[in-house]
Amino acid sequence: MKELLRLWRLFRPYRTWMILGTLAATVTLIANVTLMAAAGWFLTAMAAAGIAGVTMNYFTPAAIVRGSAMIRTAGRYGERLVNHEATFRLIASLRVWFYRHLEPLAPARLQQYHSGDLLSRIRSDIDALDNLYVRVLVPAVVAFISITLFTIFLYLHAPILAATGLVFYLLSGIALPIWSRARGEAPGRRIADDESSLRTAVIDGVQGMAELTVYGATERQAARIDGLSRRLIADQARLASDNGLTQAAVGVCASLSLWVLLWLAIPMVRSGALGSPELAMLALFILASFEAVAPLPHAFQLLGRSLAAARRLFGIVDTQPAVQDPEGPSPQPTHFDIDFEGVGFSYPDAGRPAVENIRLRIPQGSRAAIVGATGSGKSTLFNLLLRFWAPDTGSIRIGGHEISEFGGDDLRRHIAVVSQHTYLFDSTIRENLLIANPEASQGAIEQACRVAQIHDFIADLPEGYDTWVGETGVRLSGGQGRRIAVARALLKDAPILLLDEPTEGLDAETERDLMRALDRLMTGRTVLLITHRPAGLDWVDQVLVLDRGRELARGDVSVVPKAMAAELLVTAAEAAAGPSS
Ligand SMILES: Nc1ncnc2c1ncn2[C@@H]1O[C@H](COP(=O)(O)OP(=O)(O)OP(=O)(O)O)[C@@H](O)[C@H]1O
Repeated sequence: MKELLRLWRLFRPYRTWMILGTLAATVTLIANVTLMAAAGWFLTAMAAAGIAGVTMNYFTPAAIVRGSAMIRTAGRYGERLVNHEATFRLIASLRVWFYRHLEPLAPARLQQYHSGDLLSRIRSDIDALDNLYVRVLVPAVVAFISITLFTIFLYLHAPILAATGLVFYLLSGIALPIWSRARGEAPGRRIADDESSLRTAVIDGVQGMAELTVYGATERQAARIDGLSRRLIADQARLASDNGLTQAAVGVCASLSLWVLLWLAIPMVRSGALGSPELAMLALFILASFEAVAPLPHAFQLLGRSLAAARRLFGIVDTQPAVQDPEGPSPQPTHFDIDFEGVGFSYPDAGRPAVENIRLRIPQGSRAAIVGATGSGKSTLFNLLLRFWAPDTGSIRIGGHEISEFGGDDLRRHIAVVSQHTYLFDSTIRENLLIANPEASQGAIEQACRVAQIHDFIADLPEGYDTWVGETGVRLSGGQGRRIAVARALLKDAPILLLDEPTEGLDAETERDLMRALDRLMTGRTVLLITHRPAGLDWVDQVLVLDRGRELARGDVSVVPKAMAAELLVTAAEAAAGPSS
């Protein structure tokens, strides 16, 4: 219920569209029932007049029949038009709403979700919400309005007929939907979860195909996908079979109501309380009127699924970002030195702090490196500097301003990153470069690529800068991807540069070329490099060596070999002492 109220608030901007759509659906339904009833009355009255040899005014009933047919057709068209418009607007706004809440959660709070799961929420769960409007809310309101009117209409002919209609309407419009909802709740929830797991498993299977093939695990992955999809199909089949059953039951209710109505009304005709044309009219009327309640069992079955989808979406939307933006405007630093002062941080649910009491001052325009073995906390310091997480203790300042005083986007405007994991979007080289600066001219792009030493390669491609790089940049080598990252950083032209093992995994020659490109990029910028390799650090002004999140040594590059050797000795001693240490 709580979810329904929240959803209703989200749907509120589209209220006018929804009211119009519901009105159009109601008018269409009533026109259809009127058409059937009026046609029944008209045919019988004409037949009776023919037998009796009397004349009758057939203009008015013929006009009602024609008018109803026309309203029904126009109403159906209008209803589809308005409800589709409302649905598309609703989906678009729900997707934007969800994305707006998702964005501040990246990357810290989203690490527990698989991209397939998020995709599932953006697609299937939001689609399930649009079902809520068009397949649940509209039919429910239309049924409520029309059943009230139909019951009044029957009452005007005979209260007992109204009572008969009401019993069968309630049976089909309330009892069957409640049964259908109770049966559909668990499979509906499972379908939402399984669709997400299936999507995740398929994405993993496709993206990890090379690993799965090498380790002979494709069969296992296929079996997992098969198992999930069987469960999904079983639940969908159960819902479909329940749906078929309830539709049949609505049909039975409609036929029973007809029989009971005839049983009650024929004596009234005999006694003269009811004319024979009215009998035909009421018989066709009651049959046609069940169109109002027929969609309800399915609607209530979908309700379980829509609410499960809403819960999954609200689960993400209600997550608090790891870092909140401050209320006021961000400071405008005039210089860009970086200060880490006693910085400590633990990831949620982590056993030990990722970093402890880190101190590092990088004057503007100078270059510093943080060196340490894997897991020593280097990337954590980057994450803290980029405000993806907030430190538990100590402070980080840029140009003398606490970074907590900056809005996340404002802070990151001053920082460019080149990392070993450059993400390339499935788009052209040009689009991938423009991400750093959408305003950049072709001349600026080419200039950046020349400095990054990738222009000649791009210019030689048949489609040049319009070459498609493929999903995650599969059509470029690691070194080429890294140079694109350097060109991006040049285009961004930020005063602070973070380098995350930019030459990792490259051969010696490519590494040398890339270092030349990086050297141009670093000139005049405040640079912080993280690396686990002590080699090739001659160009930095200072080094901080980390070990398991703590400072091991600091100074110029000469401290690194000694510190690393000491660390190796400690590790060896720990290993010799056994696992208890
Ligand atoms: N998102 C996270 N959630 C929980 N723990 C994390 C997370 N990221 C890192 N850690 C933990 O924090 C510690 C420091 O990790 P960090 O990634 O900063 O190390 P690193 O020095 O950058 O390692 P590498 O060189 O392998 O990238 C490790 O023990 C790691 O397991």
